[in-house]
Amino acid sequence: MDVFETHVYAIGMRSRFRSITVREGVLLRGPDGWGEFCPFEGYDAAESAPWLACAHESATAGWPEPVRDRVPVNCTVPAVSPERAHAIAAESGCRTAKVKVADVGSSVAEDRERVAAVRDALGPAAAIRVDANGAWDVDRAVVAIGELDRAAGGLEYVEQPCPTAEELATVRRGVDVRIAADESIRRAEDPLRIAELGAADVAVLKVAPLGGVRRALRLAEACGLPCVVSSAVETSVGLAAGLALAGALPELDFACGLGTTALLTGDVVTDSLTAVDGELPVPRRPPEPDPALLERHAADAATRSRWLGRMNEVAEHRLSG
Ligand SMILES: O=C(O)CCC(=O)c1ccccc1C(=O)O
Ligand SMILES: [Mg+2]
Repeated sequence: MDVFETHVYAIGMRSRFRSITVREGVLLRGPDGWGEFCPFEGYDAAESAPWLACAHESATAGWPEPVRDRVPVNCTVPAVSPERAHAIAAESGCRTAKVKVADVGSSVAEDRERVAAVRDALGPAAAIRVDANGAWDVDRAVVAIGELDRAAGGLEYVEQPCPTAEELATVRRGVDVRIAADESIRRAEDPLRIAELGAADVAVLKVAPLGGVRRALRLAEACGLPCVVSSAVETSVGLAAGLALAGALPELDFACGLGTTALLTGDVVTDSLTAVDGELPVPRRPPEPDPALLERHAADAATRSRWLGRMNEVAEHRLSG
């Protein structure tokens, strides 16, 4: 395996996002630029292998030609109070918001207040989508989606209301709101099943768990659904790969979930890929980290060795697999 220069980072989140308060990962420098390896906690070597393939594509092969040079993005609203949600949406400059709902220990009533606050912040013309990260069963999903759709004054779509593709298909037949699949693509043995089952109206594509820009483009074509590219809350290095995918998709009907540097307290590049007026540029190459920022966000020795161990395990898994 190629030996790359590696930097392990640890960057705080502005609000707890799902269970995460600090985002960590590895930045690696290859002959063609930089890549980022940052599989979520709990992803084993097999599930992390596509993340490394994505980082390698970025660092050694570059990306296909884009068909657009800007991408509209949503602001991402974590499971925060209505006041915080209002401020995040109002300050984002975005015309689409994605609101996290069904968080552990929170009620549908709190979710209703959060989406209503976001509607108030963005006005009637904005698009509001919610993401339940598979937290509901079918019956609770049908009820919650109806309530949130009313509280929001109309939802653009609901992302992953239930865990399985079969449940998504059932919910989809029982509600008037579009269903988007995220975990059912990102963590599935067969990501095309959602299309075969009629389980979703929209496919959410995260470039790292799908193994890079080229593989994600092939999946988009095979599944035949409208796609939304969303981030894994990477630094601007990893985010650039998501933007390359969004830039290369033949069609892009919805805003993408790539406005996530706003969730982090820092970045490793000086010209951070942070949305302006709800849009991000499509970079031709991964951006170069700034040495002083790499230093500022460098993880401690224990975190560094844990991540390099994780990356080696994936590399060995790929060689033996
Ligand atoms: O789509 C977005 O707006 C941001 C990305 C996002 O929500 C996300 C980020 C990290 C892990 C999971 C998810 C998710 O979509 O569930
Ligand atoms: Mg999601």
